[in-house]
Amino acid sequence: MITFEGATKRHPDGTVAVEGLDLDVPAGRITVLVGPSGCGKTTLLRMVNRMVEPTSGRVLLNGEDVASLPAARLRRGIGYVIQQAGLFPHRRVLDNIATVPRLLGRDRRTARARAAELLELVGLPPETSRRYPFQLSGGQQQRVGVARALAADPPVLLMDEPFSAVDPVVRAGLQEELLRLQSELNKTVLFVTHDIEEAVRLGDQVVVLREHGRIAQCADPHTLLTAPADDGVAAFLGRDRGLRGLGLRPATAVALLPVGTDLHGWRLAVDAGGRPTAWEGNGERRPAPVFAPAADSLRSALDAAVLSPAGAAVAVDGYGRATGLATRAAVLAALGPAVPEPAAGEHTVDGPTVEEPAGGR
Ligand SMILES: Nc1ncnc2c1ncn2[C@@H]1O[C@H](COP(=O)(O)OP(=O)(O)OP(=O)(O)O)[C@@H](O)[C@H]1O
Repeated sequence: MITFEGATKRHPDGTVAVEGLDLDVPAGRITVLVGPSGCGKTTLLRMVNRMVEPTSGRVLLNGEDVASLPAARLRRGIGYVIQQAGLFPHRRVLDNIATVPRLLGRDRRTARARAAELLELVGLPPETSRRYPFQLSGGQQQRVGVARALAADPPVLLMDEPFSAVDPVVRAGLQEELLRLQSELNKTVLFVTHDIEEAVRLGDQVVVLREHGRIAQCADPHTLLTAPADDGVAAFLGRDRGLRGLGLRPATAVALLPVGTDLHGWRLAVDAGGRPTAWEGNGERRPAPVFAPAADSLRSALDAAVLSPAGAAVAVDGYGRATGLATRAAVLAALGPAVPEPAAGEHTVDGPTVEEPAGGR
């Protein structure tokens, strides 16, 4: 666990980068710092590994003030990933990753063997190990950067806009990879981004910052999207908050109809293995959009139901076999109790109701 207690950084020129920040970063989870340029995100991150020393306040790592720990020892327990990966240009990929284990005193063979394992862990083919960084794509370089940060098996990982220099498709892949790695490794991750989409995708806890490192809101992504603290946070979150929030909710609770159900003249055709092939009916054959209740979100289920000619998404298991049909109504029902419709006669057509002043007449 990392704790910021009244952390403040004033630069000699009088600039206040961060003022009096109190924050708990829970162990084994991903905490994302997000906010506009210059709000103090990088400063906060670097306070943890003492690349920046607070002018007042302190940062605790598992209850110990980081200022009391020798910087070199502290940094051995903290992986650090930055934008553009920050690899050594003149060293091959494998040696880039093996650098820290070598510094920790491992012999060359052990360090390289560990580096090869890490290369595989971050999803890079073995042949990349002998290349130099300039021979890799931006996304591959970022993967090497993550592998290098993991090389000493540090309990804490600091990530400063690690994926911002790559295109959106590669970026989505890297985000996916980080979530997969985290589900295996359970590191304490402090991740900086200025991209709110990335923040809600990756964070267990999202900290929205304003200038001088002031916290506008600290919450889990679902709470952030559905209950922003104020208009400023809502504006920062942008449009379609409700729909994006559905992307964070699992589709496990959607009630399913049997696969053979006839829906407005449409029936699902499946192959010999039980996998859906098409919707058939009304003299037509149309694609059958699917979702996996165990892995996908309510947003994916709703999307598949909206695209289906039968008005229902096909639920599939891990082998792609159809397990049931989710109508649009069933997906909406899984959102929870609806706000009651106004009863007949309660509709107002000429503007909002004006309440009687209290205590009047
Ligand atoms: N050495 C320095 N001297 C004076 N001011 C500094 C120094 N380093 C950073 N700052 C200022 O401190 C503030 C916070 O900087 P920081 O890099 O932490 O912001 P950030 O939120 O990470 O920004 P970005 O998203 O643009 O990277 C900024 O106003 C910056 O100009």
